Amino acid sequence: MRLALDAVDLTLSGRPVLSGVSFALEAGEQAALIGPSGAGKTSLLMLANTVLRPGAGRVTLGSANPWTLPRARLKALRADIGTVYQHPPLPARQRVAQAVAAGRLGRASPLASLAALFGPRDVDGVAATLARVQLADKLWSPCAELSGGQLQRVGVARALYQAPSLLLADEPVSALDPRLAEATVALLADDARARGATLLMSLHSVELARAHFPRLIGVRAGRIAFDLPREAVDDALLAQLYAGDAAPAEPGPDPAPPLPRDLRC
Ligand SMILES: Nc1ncnc2c1ncn2[C@@H]1O[C@H](COP(=O)(O)OP(=O)(O)OP(=O)(O)O)[C@@H](O)[C@H]1O
Repeated sequence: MRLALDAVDLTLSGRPVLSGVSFALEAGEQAALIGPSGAGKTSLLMLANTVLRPGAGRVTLGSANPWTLPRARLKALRADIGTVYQHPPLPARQRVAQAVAAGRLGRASPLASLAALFGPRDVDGVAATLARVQLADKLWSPCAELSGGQLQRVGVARALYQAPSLLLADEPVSALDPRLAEATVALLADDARARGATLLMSLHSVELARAHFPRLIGVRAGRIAFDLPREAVDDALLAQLYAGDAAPAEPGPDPAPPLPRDLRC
């Protein structure tokens, strides 16, 4: 799915968060978003998945402006967009199998959604997806019994199981050790490539971004600082991007507030 932002502004709680943001990813393209903490990366991803609506400018998904679509078409569009959240909004008592199976609920009929409350029908498919993130043994565990890194991988498995045409990932490996972080970013990039899906991922690790993405989009203070092939992103550009901030951190545990209730599964 093509994703384009044209001259997008976003204001939250009366505060300008993004200004004049423009870029496009063609269907099947992959790019990493990098930039200092608070630059606007999460906000930009939430515009792309239609959780947030721009104050000015236009977001285009495929060939549609999501905000002018009738409700049924907007629902179908959203079902084809996957988001991996930094802190997956998973109810503590929900079992991992259900959390992963919920990735496809957006496409399910109301009856099938209701039936899913009693457990996933496609247990084999869910188990196979969990094996891809090395969590096969957690199939029936309640989410409350998982570590932060394991929860992050459940969020990844859910997006893999959904198999969307546009995959957005917001620091999806921030709680993983370096070996798992590397493997998980590679898994998401390989999966998207194999399916011809578009992938936009925010990362604090410039090293991971450079290793896995052909294109890097730098965000600073709510604006696009650069949008370049990885070979063109040199140390001087990175120093400017992160100037005045701590050096870009490598993945590590990072507790943060949960998402609003209406984003929970
Ligand atoms: N609901 C909100 N109301 C007001 N300001 C907000 C709100 N949500 C985010 N912001 C502000 O918007 C700016 C961008 O936040 P955002 O989470 O998009 O940044 P980020 O680049 O993803 O940061 P990080 O790397 O730390 O996750 C920050 O200054 C933040 O304080």
